[in-house]
Amino acid sequence: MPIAPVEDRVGIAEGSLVDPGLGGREGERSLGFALAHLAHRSLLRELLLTPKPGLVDRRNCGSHRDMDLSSFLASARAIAPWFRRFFERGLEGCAVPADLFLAGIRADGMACERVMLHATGGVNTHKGSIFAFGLLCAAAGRLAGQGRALRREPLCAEVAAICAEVVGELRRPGEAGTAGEHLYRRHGLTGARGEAASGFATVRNHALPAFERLRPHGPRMALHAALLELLAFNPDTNVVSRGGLAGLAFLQGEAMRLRRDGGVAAPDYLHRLAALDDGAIRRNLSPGGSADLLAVTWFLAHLPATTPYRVPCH
Ligand SMILES: CC(C)(COP(=O)(O)OP(=O)(O)OC[C@H]1O[C@@H](n2cnc3c(N)ncnc32)[C@H](O[C@H]2O[C@H](COP(=O)(O)OP(=O)(O)OP(=O)(O)O)[C@@H](O)[C@H]2O)[C@@H]1O)[C@@H](O)C(=O)NCCC(=O)NCCS
Ligand SMILES: Nc1ncnc2[nH]cnc12
Repeated sequence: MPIAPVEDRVGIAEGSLVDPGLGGREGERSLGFALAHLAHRSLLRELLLTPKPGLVDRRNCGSHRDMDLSSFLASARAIAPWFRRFFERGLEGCAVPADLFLAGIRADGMACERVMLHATGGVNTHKGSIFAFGLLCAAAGRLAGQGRALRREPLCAEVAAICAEVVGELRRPGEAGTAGEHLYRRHGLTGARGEAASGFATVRNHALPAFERLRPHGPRMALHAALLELLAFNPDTNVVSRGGLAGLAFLQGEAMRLRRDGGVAAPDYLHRLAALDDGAIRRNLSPGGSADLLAVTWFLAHLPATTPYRVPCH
C-alpha cells in the first residue's frame, strides 16, 4: 500500500498563538491557551507521521488490536483542554518549592487519565503523554509566574526539578502496581519517570538535534529523523513490557542499522521503516514511550517566543 506523504496536508498551522501585545493576566491566559493548543498539535503530528514501527499511524494500527487512529484522535481531543489547567496550576503554584509541587497536580493527572479512558472506551492511548505534557505545561506556568522567559532549557530544567523525587517512588517497598514499577524492579528501567526527572534528556540530546538538522527538509523528514534517534536510544518500557529486553535490543539494533545506512537521507528509508514496522508487528512490539517523546520533541521545537512580563510571584 503506497505511503502517502500526508503530514503537510493535515492543515495544522504552526506558529505562536501568543499575542505579543498582551501582558499581565491576559498574556498568561493567552500563553496557557497557546501551549495547550501546541501540545494538542504535537500529539496529532506524532500520530499522523507515517510509517512508525509498531505504532498507530496512517498505514496501520501497529502492534495494537485495541486502538486505532480514531482512538488517538478522540483521546487527544479529550485531554487537550487539561493542558491549560496544568499551566494554570503552575501559575498558581509558582512559589511552591519545585520538589513539593508534583504532589499538588497528581490528582489532576489522574483525573486527566480518567478523561482519556472515558474517551477511548477504557484503552490506554496517552498515559505517558499526559504525564509528559502535564509536566511541561505546569512547568511553563511556573516559569511565567516567576517572570521567567519560556525557553527549552529552563523549561526542561523546571520539569527535572519538579520530578526530583519521582524516580524514588519506584524504590518504595510494597507490591509493584504499574508496568513501569514492575520493569524497574526487574530491569532497573525508570521509564517515563526517569525521562522526566532528567529534563527529557533523550529528547534534548538525541531527538531535537536530529529534528533541527532535518527541519529545512520539511516536518516529515525532521520527525522521522527524530523518531529514529528515539528508537535507537530511548529505553522504552512499553517495548520491554511486550517483548522483554530482547525486544528492546531488536528495535534499537534495527534503528541503529538504519541510522548507519544514512537514516532519512537514504533514498529507500520510507520502505525500510515500513519493513521495520512489519518486523515490530510480528514481534508485538510498540515503542509507545518513544511516540510520546516524539510529540515532546515537536512541542519543544515550536515553543512560542515569550518575554518575561509579570511581577515575580512570592
Ligand atoms: C508517572 C506515570 C505516568 C508512570 O506510569 P508507569 O508506572 O506505568 O510508568 P511507565 O510504564 O514508565 O510509563 C507510563 C507510560 O509512559 C510512556 N513511556 C514508557 N517508557 C517511556 C520512556 N522511556 N520515556 C517516556 N515515556 C515512556 C508509555 O506511554 C505510552 O505507551 C502507552 C501505549 O502503549 P501500550 O503498549 O498500549 O501501553 P499499555 O496499554 O500499558 O500496554 P498493553 O496493555 O496495550 O499491552 C501510552 O500510555 C503512551 O502514552 C508508558 O505506558 C503514572 O504512574 C502516574 O503517576 N500517572 C498519574 C498522572 C500524574 O502523576 N501526572 C503528573 C502530572 S501530569
Ligand atoms: N501512535 C501511537 N501508537 C501507539 N502508542 C502510542 N502512544 C503514543 N502514540 C502512540
